[in-house]
Amino acid sequence: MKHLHSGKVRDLYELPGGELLMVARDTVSAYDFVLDTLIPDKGRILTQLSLWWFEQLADVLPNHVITTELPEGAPAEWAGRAVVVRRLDMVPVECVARGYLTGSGLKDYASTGAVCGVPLPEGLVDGSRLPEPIFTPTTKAAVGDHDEPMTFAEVRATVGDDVAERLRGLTVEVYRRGAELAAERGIIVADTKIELGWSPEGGLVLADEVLTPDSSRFWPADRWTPGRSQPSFDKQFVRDWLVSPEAGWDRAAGDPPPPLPPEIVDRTRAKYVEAYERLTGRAFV
Ligand SMILES: Nc1ncnc(-c2cnn(Cc3cccc(F)c3)c2)c1Cl
Repeated sequence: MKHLHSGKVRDLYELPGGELLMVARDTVSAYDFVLDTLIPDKGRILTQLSLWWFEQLADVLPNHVITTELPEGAPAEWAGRAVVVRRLDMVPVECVARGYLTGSGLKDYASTGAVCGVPLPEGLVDGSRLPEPIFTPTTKAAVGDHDEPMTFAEVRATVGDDVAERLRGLTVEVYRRGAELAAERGIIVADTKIELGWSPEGGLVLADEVLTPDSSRFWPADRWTPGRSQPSFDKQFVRDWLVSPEAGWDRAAGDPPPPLPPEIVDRTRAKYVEAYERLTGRAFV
């Protein structure tokens, strides 16, 4: 199969029949670095979680999944973390919805009082819950570049008024469904990024991965404290260890992060298993 693209934690291949193969790796990224240390089963856990969300969202919109059967010629070690998907004509907008204010959205708000041109109430702080989830699209920046926020007018100019409305509606609906279900299970989904593409029949189809801790910010609900940066459900052990004296990492020098100790790897794997089992109600095997 032909290698098309490598992301921080995923790879994309083209199959002889024209379909694509998305492969999730066991890598984790922190502080904008892809760490050398693998988290065993992370790729499988997040792939299975995304497949479960595709099922939950089937009444909202169709998705690009064809099969999880490994195609001819794929290494056996990819089993469970590789998905054959329909090739779509991808919408050139990163479709992001936010229910909470943090990260680049908070920066946008701090300097403009709005996020992607959407005005917000005064006095919001890091981690504040928004009155309603908002659509905060960005450009699809080239590799190594940062996505830029887009106003709704810019989305309209890019894809037309009707499609812009549909992107907003679908993105916020996917977010609401995910955030609602996760909140019942003690996980805050602060924001999420989805990718949409056009099917040959001309409908919008949910692509990529959906509502995973890699495409969304997952926070433990019982630790939510607006006014400071919230702990990540899955990445906090990694982040804290990397900046601890024990790691001896000179981050300011731009050095690559050191390898993670086994205990941090194990605790991080356990958080991915926990997120999967709490959300899906299924045991991870
Ligand atoms: N169904 C589709 N049709 C056309 N294009 C895509 C597509 C292109 N790029 N990406 C992002 C990505 C997904 C995985 C691994 C990566 F390295 C990058 C997704 C998809 Cl999912």
